[in-house]
Amino acid sequence: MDHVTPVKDQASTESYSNVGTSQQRRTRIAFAILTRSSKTELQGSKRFAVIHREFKSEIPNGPGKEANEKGTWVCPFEYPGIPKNKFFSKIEAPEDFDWKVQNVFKIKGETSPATTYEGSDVLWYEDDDFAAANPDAMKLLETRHRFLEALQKTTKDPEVLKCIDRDQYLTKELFNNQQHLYWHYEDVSYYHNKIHVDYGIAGFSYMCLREEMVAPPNFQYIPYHVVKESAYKRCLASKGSKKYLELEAEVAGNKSLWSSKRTPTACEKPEKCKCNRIFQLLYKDTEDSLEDPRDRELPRKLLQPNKAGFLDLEHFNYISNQKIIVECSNACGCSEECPRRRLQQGQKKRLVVFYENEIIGFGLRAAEPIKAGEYVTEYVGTVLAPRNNNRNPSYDLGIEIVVEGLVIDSRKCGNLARFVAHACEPNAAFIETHSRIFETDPLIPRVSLYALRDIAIGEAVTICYYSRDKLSSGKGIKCACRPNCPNHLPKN
Ligand SMILES: C[S@@+](CC[C@H](N)C(=O)[O-])C[C@H]1O[C@@H](n2cnc3c(N)ncnc32)[C@H](O)[C@@H]1O
Repeated sequence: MDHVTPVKDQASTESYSNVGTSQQRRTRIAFAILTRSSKTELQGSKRFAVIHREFKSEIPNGPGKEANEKGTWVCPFEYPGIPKNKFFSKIEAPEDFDWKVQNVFKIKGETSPATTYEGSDVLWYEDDDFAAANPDAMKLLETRHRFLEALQKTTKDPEVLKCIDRDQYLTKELFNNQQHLYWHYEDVSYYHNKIHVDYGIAGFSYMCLREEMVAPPNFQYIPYHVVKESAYKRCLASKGSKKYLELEAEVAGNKSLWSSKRTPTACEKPEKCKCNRIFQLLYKDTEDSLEDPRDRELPRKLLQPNKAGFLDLEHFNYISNQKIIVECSNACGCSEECPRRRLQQGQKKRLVVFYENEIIGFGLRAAEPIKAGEYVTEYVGTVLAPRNNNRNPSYDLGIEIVVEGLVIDSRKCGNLARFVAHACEPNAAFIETHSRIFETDPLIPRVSLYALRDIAIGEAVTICYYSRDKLSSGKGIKCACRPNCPNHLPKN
């Protein structure tokens, strides 16, 4: 690293707590449709994009993109959406370069931090004024340190304990070795986090506390679903995509039925809220559906948040998938801050994609305390209608209620929820969510991750992948959720 102190413009970094405004939520892309045809009739809109043939991560506009085009320092790693080139030292960067803080580090024995800047290979020692001028960057640094301190108190793994120090204080070894995987983690963390920040949701980073670091995961990061055209057509044709009044007229055939049967709701406008009725019209079991030969264990259940947007999940049965959340749309007349729109509001707690061990690989951990019943994040990927069963389902999440038979696949494109590890006694669960901001949007299946109990800083967020009988069959990968776990994850 080149140690210089350049004159720079006011450095800036986005705050992890700077989650989107309601205006941002209304205008951001809700999903993208992937079409194979170049002569498609599909037209993009303000609410969704149309992608031809293949989704490709792009380097976000900004100094990193500029550096990728003009810089001569070549990174030893190549990942989608991450600049391959940087500006080599201050000298190479253009005079009007837009210096943006990438990350901040503590240095042993120093009171002021050191920083890296987007699009540049330079590491700067900062002066005492930096902290006051960059409160968001300092907040992020403190969050990382709180996470590492929590790990220090809870982990028994001697190697992790040894490496915590490396992540708390920048060492000379790292300082002088630009080829170290540590800097690759920094880049992948920064650019993936930036996607969250630009989308108006809380951020995250990747961390590997191993002496011999493994490469960070290589996949295309997306903050919203990419829906294959065939799946999109199924969504469009589904009853769920109808506007509320059409649905009421078609399914119930009698609009007045509902007025006498309202149940309490935490919606800001309970007298207008349509969510419980939508559940009745679309998803509630009827006697017919329970006699259906599909081997459903329990009747479907509607999960409703309280006024703070929390679900009561104390007695949650995480074995059965037959639960659904129905979120408000413009049909309910509430604002975007309504507690029944928790998924729409997006991730608010910072998370860490953490390398657990060579069996589990990467998992997800809390960087801030999460409360029981609290929304954590969304499972995002490619929404598809599988044609056969010859799929490797490791990153598949099957949709059973909203548009039955669709799958969300996060293998090639996905978000941080693809890393949630399995635990036989999990502390979180995926829940299908009927959610769209506007009734004019087609209804695309979405899946929320909620905490089943309080999750402390540093703790792994886990879900149960399979039913008890499958886990105890004795076949498949040995489960590593805890020492001596007797269960196995069925082999795909
Ligand atoms: C959806 S992926 C999770 C992300 C994955 N760990 C990674 O690094 O990309 C599911 C895979 O994670 C691993 N895994 C997750 N939880 C596990 C557990 N409790 N025991 C063993 N392997 C686990 C298994 O290889 C499983 O097929």
